Amino acid sequence: MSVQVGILGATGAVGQRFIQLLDDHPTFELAALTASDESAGKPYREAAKWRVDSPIPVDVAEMTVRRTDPEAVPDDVDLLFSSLPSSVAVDVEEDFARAGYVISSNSSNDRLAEDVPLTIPEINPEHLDLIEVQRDERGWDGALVKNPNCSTITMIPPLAALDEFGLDRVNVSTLQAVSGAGYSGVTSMEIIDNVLPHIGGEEDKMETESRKLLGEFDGAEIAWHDVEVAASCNRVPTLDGHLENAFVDLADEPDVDEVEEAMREFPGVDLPSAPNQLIHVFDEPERPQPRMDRMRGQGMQICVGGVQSTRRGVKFNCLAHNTVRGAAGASVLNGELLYENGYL
Ligand SMILES: NC(=O)C1=CN([C@@H]2O[C@H](COP(=O)(O)OP(=O)(O)OC[C@H]3O[C@@H](n4cnc5c(N)ncnc54)[C@H](OP(=O)(O)O)[C@@H]3O)[C@@H](O)[C@H]2O)C=CC1
Ligand SMILES: N[C@@H](CC(=O)OP(=O)(O)O)C(=O)O
Repeated sequence: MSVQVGILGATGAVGQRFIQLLDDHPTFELAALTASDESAGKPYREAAKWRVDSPIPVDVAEMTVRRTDPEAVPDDVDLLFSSLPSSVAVDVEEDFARAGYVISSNSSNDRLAEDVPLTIPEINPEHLDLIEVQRDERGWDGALVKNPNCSTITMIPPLAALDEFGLDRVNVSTLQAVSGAGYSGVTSMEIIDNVLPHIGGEEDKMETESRKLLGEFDGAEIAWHDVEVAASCNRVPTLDGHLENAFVDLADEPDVDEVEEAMREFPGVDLPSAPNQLIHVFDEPERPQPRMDRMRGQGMQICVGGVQSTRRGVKFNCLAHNTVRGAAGASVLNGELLYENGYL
C-alpha cells in the first residue's frame, strides 16, 4: 500500500534532500510540493534552484508548486514533511495539523513543546505516543512530530549507548559543515581559511533537546534526563557532515572494550530508511572523517571513533551527515515510524 505524501518548503536545500530521499521510496508517494507565494504556480524545475548531487526526478520536475496553505494541498495526502524556515513553520504547521494533516517536521520550532514528540526511531520511539496527549489537548485530527537539530542527533546514539553506565555530564565541541547554514548561510569570504566559533542558538539546542530525547515517557508526559550537557559549536569549511568531540562523565567505570561493544550493539530499527547497524565504531584513531564517512548507511549511520578512557569516563569523536541523518533523512525515518505505528 502506498501513502501519499507532500513536502512543505520543497524548493529549499532540505526540501531538495527530501525529494532525493523519497524517490523510489517503498511506501511514500510524492503527491504535493509547496513553497512561498513567489514559487506557487510554477513547475518545480523552474521554482527550485536544484543543487542536490543527483538529477531532479523527471516526474517531480514537472509538478506544479502549491501555496503553503491547507486549502492548497489535496485531502488524500496523509503525511507532510516540513522544511520551512522555523519563523514560518511555527504558525503554518499548526494550521495543517488542525486541518487534519500529520506533519513530520525538521524545523526547530516546537521541538521542546511538552506535547510535541521529538523522536529518533532508534532512541525513543515510545515518545511518539505523545501524539495522543497532543490530540486531546489541542483537539487536532492531525499531529505534529519533530526530529532534533543536526548536531544533537549526531551525538545522541552514542550517548544513549552509554546510558547503561550512568550518564552524568557531557562536554561536546562541534565542527559543523557549511550546508547546515543553508546555501547562502555563510559566504566563501567568511569560511575559507577560517573557523567561525559561534552558531546562533545551536549550543542551547544541543543542551536541551538531548535531555528531552533521552527522557522517559510515562504515557502522559516526558521526564527529561538529568544529564548535564555543555556544548561549544564551530562552523568549519567542510560541505556536509558534522564532526563532534565528546567528553562524557559516567557514574561507572567501563573499559574501552565495554564502551565500544555497547555502541556497536546498540539496536537499530527495521524501517526502510534505517541503517542496518545504527553506530559504526572505527578502530582506526584517525576516523571518522566527514569526506570519507558521511555517506555510510546512505547517510543514515552514526560513526564513532577515538574512544578512550578519561579520569571521569570516556571521550570519543562522532560524525553524521547533517542534511541526511541530521535533517531530511531524520524526518523521513520519523514518517516511517508514524506509518508503522498506525498514525497514518
Ligand atoms: N536539522 C538540520 O540540520 C537542518 C535543518 N534545517 C532547517 O530546515 C528548514 C529549511 O532550511 P533550508 O532548506 O536550508 O531553507 P531554504 O531557505 O533553502 O528553504 C526554505 C523553504 O521554505 C519556503 N518558504 C520560505 N518562506 C516561506 C513562506 N513565507 N511561506 C511558505 N514557504 C516559504 C521556501 O520557498 P521559496 O523557494 O519559494 O522561497 C523554501 O522552499 C529551516 O527551518 C532550517 O533551520 C536546515 C538545514 C539543516
Ligand atoms: N543550525 C544547524 C542547522 C539547522 O538549521 O539546525 P535546526 O534544525 O536546529 O534549525 C547548523 O548550522 O548546522
